[in-house]
Amino acid sequence: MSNDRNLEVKREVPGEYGAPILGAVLDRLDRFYGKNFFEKRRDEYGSTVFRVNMPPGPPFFPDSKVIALLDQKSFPVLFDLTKVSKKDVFTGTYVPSTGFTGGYRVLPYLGQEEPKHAQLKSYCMDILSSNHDRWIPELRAAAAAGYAEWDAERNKPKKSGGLLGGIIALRFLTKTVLDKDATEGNALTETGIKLWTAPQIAPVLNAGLPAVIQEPLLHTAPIPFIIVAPEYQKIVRFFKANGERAVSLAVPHGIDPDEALHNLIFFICFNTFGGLTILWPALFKHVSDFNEFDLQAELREEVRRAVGGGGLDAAALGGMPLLQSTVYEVLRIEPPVQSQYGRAKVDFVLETHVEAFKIKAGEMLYGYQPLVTRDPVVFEEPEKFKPRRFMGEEGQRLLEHVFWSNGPETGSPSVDNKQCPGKNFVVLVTRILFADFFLHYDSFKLGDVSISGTSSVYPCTELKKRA
Ligand code: HEM
Ligand SMILES: CCCCC[C@@H](/C=C/C=C\CCCCCCCC(=O)O)OO
Repeated sequence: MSNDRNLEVKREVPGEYGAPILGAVLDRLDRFYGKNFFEKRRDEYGSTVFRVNMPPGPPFFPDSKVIALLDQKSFPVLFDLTKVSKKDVFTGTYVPSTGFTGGYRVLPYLGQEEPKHAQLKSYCMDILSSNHDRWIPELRAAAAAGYAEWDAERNKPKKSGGLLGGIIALRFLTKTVLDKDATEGNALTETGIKLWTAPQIAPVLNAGLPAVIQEPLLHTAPIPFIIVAPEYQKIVRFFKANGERAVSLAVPHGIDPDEALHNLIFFICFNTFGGLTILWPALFKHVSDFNEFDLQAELREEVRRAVGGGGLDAAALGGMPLLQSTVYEVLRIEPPVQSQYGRAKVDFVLETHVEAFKIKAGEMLYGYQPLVTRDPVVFEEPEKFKPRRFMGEEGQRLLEHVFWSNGPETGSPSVDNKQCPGKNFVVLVTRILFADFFLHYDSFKLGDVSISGTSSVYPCTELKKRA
C-alpha cells in the first residue's frame, strides 16, 4: 500500500524475536499449542503489525523472523510486487526439496519477475480454459456417482463416510484434464495424493497431533522426499500415461515436456485437489452449522427456481445470488489457505488503519488472512457467518476485501501478478457442485470434524433426498 495519507512514522515495528533459536522454538510451540497467538500479541503491542517468529524456523529450517500483517490496510502490500518479492515464499520461510516435484521449481515458487513465471502461468491458465466446456458436465457426472455411493452407504448400518471426501474432486479433475478417471481401480487415491502433499507442508501444518509426536516428526526438520517417492512415482506414471493432451498445451509456451508434466501434476494434485478438499468441506460445514434462518430451504428453493426445467450451467448460476454470497462468505470467514508471505525488496513505509511503519528491504512480511478478512473496520459483525453478506450492490462492493486467492476477489490473475490462476475456476465449480447438491437433496447435517490436517472429513449425520 502506498503511504497514501502521509501518516507520520512514530515508532519502530513493535515485537521481538527472542534469543537466537530459542525465540523461534518458543514462538513455534506457542503457534501450534498456545491460544490466540496473533490476537494476544496484537493487543499487547497495540498494533496489527508486529515482529514475531513463524514456524518452522531454526535450527534445521531457515531464519523465520517475520513482520506479521493482520489488517485490511497493511495486508495488500503482499500483492504489491513493486514492494515485495514472492520468490520461494509459497510455503513460507522454507522451501520443500524439489525432489517432491521432479527436480523442478514449480510455478508457485517462482517470483513474478522470473522468466519462467509467465510461461508456466500462461500454461496453467490454458489448462483451465482449454477444458472450459467440460468442467461442469464432468463435475456433475462425478457428483452423481458420489451421490449413488452416499445413498448406498447410508443404507449400511455404519454412519461413517464424509459427505465430501475428495472422491468427487479427484474424479472430475482427472476425467477432464487426463480423459481418464483416476479413481477407477484406485489408480490414484485421495490418501496417496495426501501422502505426497503432506510432507511438503508438514513444517507449517498443525495436524492436531500431540506435541510429543508432531514436534520431532513434522516441525523440526524436513521430511525427506524418499519416504513418499513411491507415491509420487505412481502419480507421475498415471499423468505420463494419460497426460499427452495436457502436456502438449505447454509446447506453445516453450516449456520442456518433462517440466510441464511435473507442473501439471502440481497444479492438479496440490493446488486444485488440495485447495478444493479444504474449501468444499468448510462450505458444507458452515451451512450445516448455520441456524439463524432455514438457509438450506432458501438455497434449495433458489437453486430449483433458477434451474427450472433447464440445465444447471453458468447461466443458471446467475439466478442464485444467495448461493453465490454463501460461497463468498465461506471464502471470507475461513480462507482455505491462512498464510501468505512476501519479502520486502525495497525500503518502504507500510500503513495500518491508524499508523505507519518503516520496512527495510530484506525483511519477510507475513499475512495471517483469517484476521484480515475479519477486520471490523471493513466487515460488520466480522465473526458472524452471514450468508447474505455479499448480496446486492453493497455486498458486491465488499468483494474487493476478500483475499483467499492472494489478491482481491475483484482482481484478475495474470502473468503480471501472483494471484491464483484458479480463482474464477474455483468459485465456478464450487457454485456448480453446491447447486447440483440441492437438486438431489433437500437437506443435510454434518457432525464434528473427525480428522484435521490439510482437509477435513465431516461425518454426515443426516442426508435427506429430494422429496
Ligand atoms: C480452493 C482452491 C484453491 C485455493 C484455496 C488456492 C489458493 C491459492 C493461494 C493463496 C495462492 C497464493 C500463494 C502464495 O502466497 O504465493 C495460490 C497460488 C497459485 N495457485 Fe491456487 N488456489 C486454489 C486453486 C487453484 C487451482 C484450481 C489452480 C490451477 C489449476 C491453482 C494454481 C495456483 C498457482 C499456479 C499458483 C501460483 C500463482 C503464480 O505463481 O502466479 N490454484 N493459490
Ligand atoms: C494442501 C494445501 C492446498 C492449497 C493449495 C493452494 C494454495 C497453496 C498455498 C500455499 C501452500 C501452503 C499451504 C499451507 C496450509 C496449512 C497452513 C496454512 O493454512 O497457512 O494452491 O493453489
